Amino acid sequence: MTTPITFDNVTLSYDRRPAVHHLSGRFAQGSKTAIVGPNGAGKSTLMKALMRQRLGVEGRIDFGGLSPNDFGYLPQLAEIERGFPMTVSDVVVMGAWRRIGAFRSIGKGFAQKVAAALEAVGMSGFESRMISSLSGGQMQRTLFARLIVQDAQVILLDEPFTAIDEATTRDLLDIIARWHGEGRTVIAVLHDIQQVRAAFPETLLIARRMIGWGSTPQVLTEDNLRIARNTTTAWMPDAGPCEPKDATR
Ligand SMILES: Nc1ncnc2c1ncn2[C@@H]1O[C@H](COP(=O)(O)OP(=O)(O)OP(=O)(O)O)[C@@H](O)[C@H]1O
Repeated sequence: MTTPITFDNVTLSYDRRPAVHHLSGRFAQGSKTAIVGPNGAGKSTLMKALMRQRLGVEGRIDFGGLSPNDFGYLPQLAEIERGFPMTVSDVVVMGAWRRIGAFRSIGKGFAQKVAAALEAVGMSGFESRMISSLSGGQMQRTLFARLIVQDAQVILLDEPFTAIDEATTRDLLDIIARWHGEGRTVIAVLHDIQQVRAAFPETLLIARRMIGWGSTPQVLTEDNLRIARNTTTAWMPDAGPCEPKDATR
């Protein structure tokens, strides 16, 4: 069974001010898509829509029968509160709370799963470390371990490699490749165009509206990238609500 996530003329707004206009297209099941665009293009907003967070949504998003529990989400590192008194293990275990329930005990099999996830991201031995003492790269590895434990069908990554060094990026790209190989759908907001060309077969290029969505070589052309740059810089941040007559590209 294939269950794409389909956008049909979707406009996403904050307080009726559109951040993404009239988006139509689909994420095929098992696809590996980069979302690319300049600052303020609407990339994180799109991730929030996929996470069904509170936003104005016009048009239709068809999740193809997937429930919110089928989605795993890695927010931008800067958005994560690191001051909580939590250990690396606590963070990884949280990946499964939806399935095990908040107060049920954690069995031996699950403890093995956590250990295996930490090993996969190179964080064995860090189980008892407080997250406040981790480097940015170690924190990101820990959050990837949480996603491994979460075992979601769709994995959303918002700028997973910002402020992450090359070696860690390589390791985490390997984990993303593994998820893709397992048939999961991976959607990642990325800024490094070379990295997208090397590792992501599909790209959605947005600049408040869709500039291109499809195979990466066809979408990431110099022309499209120039259009994307010019579109967002020309955008009026205090523009009013979007009218239906604007409903084409
Ligand atoms: N909570 C919010 N309330 C109001 N406007 C918002 C909110 N979050 C984002 N916006 C606006 O929506 C637009 C798109 O923002 P978004 O964060 O989706 O862009 P982005 O492509 O992820 O940018 P960046 O690359 O800088 O992270 C911007 O104009 C931003 O100011």
